[in-house]
Amino acid sequence: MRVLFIINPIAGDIPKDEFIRFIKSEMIERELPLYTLYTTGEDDEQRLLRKVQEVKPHRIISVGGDGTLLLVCQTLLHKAIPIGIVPLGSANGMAEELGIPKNPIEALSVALDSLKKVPLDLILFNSHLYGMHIADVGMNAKLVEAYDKDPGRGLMTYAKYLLPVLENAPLLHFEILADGIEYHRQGYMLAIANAQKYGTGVIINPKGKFSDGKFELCILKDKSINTIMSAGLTIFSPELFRNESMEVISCEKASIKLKEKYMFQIDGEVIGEVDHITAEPVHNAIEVFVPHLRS
Ligand SMILES: Nc1ncnc2c1ncn2[C@@H]1O[C@H](COP(=O)(O)OP(=O)(O)OP(=O)(O)O)[C@@H](O)[C@H]1O
Repeated sequence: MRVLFIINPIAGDIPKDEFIRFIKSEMIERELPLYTLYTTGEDDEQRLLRKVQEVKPHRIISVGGDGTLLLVCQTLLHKAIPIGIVPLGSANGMAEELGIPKNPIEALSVALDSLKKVPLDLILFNSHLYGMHIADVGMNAKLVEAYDKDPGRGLMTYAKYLLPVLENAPLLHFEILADGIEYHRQGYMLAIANAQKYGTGVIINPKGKFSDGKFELCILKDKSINTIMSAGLTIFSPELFRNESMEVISCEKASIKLKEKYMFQIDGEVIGEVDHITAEPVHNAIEVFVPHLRS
């Protein structure tokens, strides 16, 4: 079996040398050749495509956060190469969603040895951008942008921006066309969710399933601190979804127009300001390995 590891050396601000030595020893133990590609943040999709053509792997293992996994997923779209996940980023929402162990050694064992695969939809935004987990326009995207620009990482950096972003968040007007039905809504944020939880484990969207050919529009209608916490805008909240201020619309296709441009993020990557978003699922786009015992 040929296994290609895609390793993001900076993900999560976590030193990876020791873990890479562990990967090498596991591959030697299994008498398998080791193929690796380290991401650089530049031209990674093309580099990955070339590496896949060269190695022709039977499985690919993403070692990093949601951004690294999304890079792997969109590059492998319809290529029938299943993906394993070692969650070593600062946000690991999809791994959390799929029940992948948080411990990287246990996750590696699932990625290398599991035979159980599940299909995963991706979402195509504005006809050219892929997402796999949760994208949003509004407050959370603004928070992601502020966090992204800060050289600091982790909880304190995140917390630094929470209250200012909250205070200044404008009420946005959304004109939504979802499966042919029009909705006019106002809110502080609109999330487009292929799944239930943010990487924090906080449930934003209890209806979410990641391979049903559908996605959910989740409109946050107030910005009190309780609501924000249960919406997942803080990584220190253990709160679960119990939120009357969130409207959820499940659909297969959507177009969202905003009166003014506002910040948009997909799976933790800042896209920039937009005033129009279209979204459609790419059904069963890829397959990922999950633990055997997962129901
Ligand atoms: N060698 C590298 N140097 C700098 N940036 C990189 C490198 N490799 C990948 N990247 C960037 O890392 C990001 C993806 O990181 P990922 O989401 O996997 O981990 P993360 O710890 O959750 O990231 P972040 O904390 O920045 O959101 C992408 O923006 C990508 O361009």
